[in-house]
Amino acid sequence: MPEPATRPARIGRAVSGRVLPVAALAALVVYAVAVPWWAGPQTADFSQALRGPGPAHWFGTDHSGHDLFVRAAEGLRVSLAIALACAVTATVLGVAVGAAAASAGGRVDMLLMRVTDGVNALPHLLLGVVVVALYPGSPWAVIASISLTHWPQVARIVRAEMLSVRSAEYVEAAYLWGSTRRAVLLRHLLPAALPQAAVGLVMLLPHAVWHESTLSFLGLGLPPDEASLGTLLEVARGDVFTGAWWTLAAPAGVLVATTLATAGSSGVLGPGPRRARGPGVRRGTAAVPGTAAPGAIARDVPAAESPEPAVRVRGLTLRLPTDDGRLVHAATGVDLDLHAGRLTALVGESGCGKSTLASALCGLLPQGTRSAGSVRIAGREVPAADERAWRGLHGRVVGLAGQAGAATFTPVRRLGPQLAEVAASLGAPTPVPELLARVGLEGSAADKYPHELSGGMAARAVLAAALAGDPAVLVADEPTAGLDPDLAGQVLRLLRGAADRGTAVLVITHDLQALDTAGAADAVAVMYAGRIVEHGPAERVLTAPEHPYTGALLAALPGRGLRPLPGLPPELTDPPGEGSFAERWGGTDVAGR
Ligand SMILES: Nc1ncnc2c1ncn2[C@@H]1O[C@H](COP(=O)(O)OP(=O)(O)OP(=O)(O)O)[C@@H](O)[C@H]1O
Repeated sequence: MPEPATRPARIGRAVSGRVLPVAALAALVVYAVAVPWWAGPQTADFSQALRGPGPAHWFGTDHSGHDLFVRAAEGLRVSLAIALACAVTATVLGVAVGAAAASAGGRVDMLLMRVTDGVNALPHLLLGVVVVALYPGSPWAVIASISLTHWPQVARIVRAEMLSVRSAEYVEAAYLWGSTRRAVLLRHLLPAALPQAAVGLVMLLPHAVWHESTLSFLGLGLPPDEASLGTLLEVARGDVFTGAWWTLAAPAGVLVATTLATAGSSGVLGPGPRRARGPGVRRGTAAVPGTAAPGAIARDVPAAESPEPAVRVRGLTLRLPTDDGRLVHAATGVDLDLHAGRLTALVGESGCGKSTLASALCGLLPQGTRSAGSVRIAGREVPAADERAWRGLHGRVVGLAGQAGAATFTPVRRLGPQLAEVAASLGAPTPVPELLARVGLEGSAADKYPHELSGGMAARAVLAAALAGDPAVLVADEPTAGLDPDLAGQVLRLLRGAADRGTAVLVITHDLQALDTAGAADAVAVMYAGRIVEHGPAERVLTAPEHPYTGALLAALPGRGLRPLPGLPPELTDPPGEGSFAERWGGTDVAGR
């Protein structure tokens, strides 16, 4: 095993790897700015022409007797100024095109990316030569010729970063909790892409220095009186054959040193740690709709005793297409009612379709999902796969507390401001301390970053955000996942509290033990292979199950015999028919054994 590096060795590596390029770049900038200012205007002195490097002239002199230490500094100043202007212009253009493509998507994205590819495919130098030849000696033509051919790299970087962040949990959650597209763009997507764009800018700098130098070297760039490094190289190229190598070496050395220093510095200004990402709230590539004005559907959800439940699902059938052309039968003929003031638990083995059903109740089905049946929310039909129908409902009528925990929040900002934003997006007046208190969190939690939250705190923070808009319906997907029994019980009691305050709560879980212990549920629905096989009052379902599958689930609990379920859950691409659990357990009455 390699020996761990000693402290001085580590410091040495850090200095050479990080500090050195930045220090070298800073020294070059100081050289370019301070030396011409200190030396003042240069006058020709032919008695000093073509003197070699020495104590009087460190870099030697040129044909006119100018000191090359000063001339190279002047050239570097011009080259850096032009390169900076090019890099900034190209970066601004690239960010604009990349951000427009990523946020618009679809045809606009395709069109912008084809244009980007087209510009990228053009021979840059040739195009630069054409533009500069039209306006000889103009620094603006040099800047335009370089900027207009170098933005595609930045556009690609920005687009790729924004597309990847767009599917992060905290961005999904921002949409769910009421943020508009514009707010998501400004608060999440652009801040995530800008560090990458900054790296692109720094990487462009040496490239632009070389481009400008090449144009000037070809005699197409700046006039000799506005010497850039390229101009100096062009003037000096004949001197090599007369033995005056220093007229070429001075600007070439400065050019190479600048390139190395800027390229090294771009590594230091790298993108930094990537944002935490985990499994998505929403799978697939379905575009989450932006949200319309509050109140698109009135909050007149009937009370518990009302005949119209807060959510009424009838005959819901969901088929998810797979990459190999098959269909996953995630839900088949599902009937489910959620009433205000009641907590319903949806239980079943992993992969039986619980989360897909929850997605349907939140308008988050993956793109391409085929759906049939009816979903009524607050008395209004909301087609499960119709994005438009869901606008204005997210966070205000239906709140989702997903399974991602701390990853639901932007990792680089504290919890308090994020909760305040959620409340503001939803038009909710509740202050952050009250949102935290509702879920049993101290006010000090507002000052924590998401990674500083424990699992239990993160689960509560997600609930605080999901409840910020005071939704009529709350869907909590595996809210107790990864929590110890005490914490799981606390979270379930919080959900019970939300139901007691009038919310219709659906808890999706396979933690029957926690559900049983907490006694939080009013009703339990049991799902097997995409079908609800049993649904009834919690007390009855948990003590006297009617369906053998429910019995098998309960018999597998530690306090009820710890008997493993027979066989394996069925593949939903080839699901069994109704009541086919019998095939799996071989006809024995598991509930009674
Ligand atoms: N986007 C998708 N495209 C295709 N199939 C999917 C997609 N999402 C889920 N599935 C499949 O749908 C079925 C149901 O998955 P779902 O996540 O709803 O189950 P679950 O009961 O919630 O499981 P878990 O408890 O593990 O979350 C699984 O077979 C799964 O592989």
